Amino acid sequence: MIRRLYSLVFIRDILNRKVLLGFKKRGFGKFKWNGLGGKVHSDESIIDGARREAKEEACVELENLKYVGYLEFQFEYDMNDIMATHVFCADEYSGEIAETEEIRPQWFDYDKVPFDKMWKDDKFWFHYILSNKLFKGFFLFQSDQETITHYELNEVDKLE
Ligand SMILES: Nc1ncnc2c1[nH]c(=O)n2[C@H]1C[C@H](O)[C@@H](COP(=O)(O)OP(=O)(O)OP(=O)(O)O)O1
Repeated sequence: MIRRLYSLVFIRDILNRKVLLGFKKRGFGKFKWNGLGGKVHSDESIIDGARREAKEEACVELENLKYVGYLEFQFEYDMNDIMATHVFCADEYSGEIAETEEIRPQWFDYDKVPFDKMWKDDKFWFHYILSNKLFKGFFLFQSDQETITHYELNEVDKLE
């Protein structure tokens, strides 16, 4: 089994109850809203990969990233491959959020998150992002990348 490392970052505006999502303009997950993030490079830590992706995709610098979740995604077209995705939140940033070639960023009210235009698993665990709880999950998708065949999801006390 190959576990490929990914980061996924949600920037929150706690005061105004908004979360930053990015509309993916190309590549895997094209035309979906998601957090910022992507593949962790072999020469960087997971948290450094998360910071790099946030800068590349939305031009923001993140300092205090909180590790909040661990998600595994598997697709029936390749059962030997697992996307091991480390989920972070950030409540402060510097720089000016800007659209890039890959991502169009936009703030969403906590109660207007566009789940119908996101990965199908997101609606299961997104409440943890908004409530400061830690979570772990596994989602098996059919080859269409839209249908969830099986999932496991738990709130946890700590993440290793
Ligand atoms: N099912 C699901 N729910 C929520 N988030 C995700 C998924 N599947 C996913 O892949 N993701 C997340 C995990 C990552 O943050 C991205 C995918 O990363 P990707 O765009 O492939 O990686 P990059 O390194 O940015 O890609 P390129 O620059 O090489 O195109 O989505």
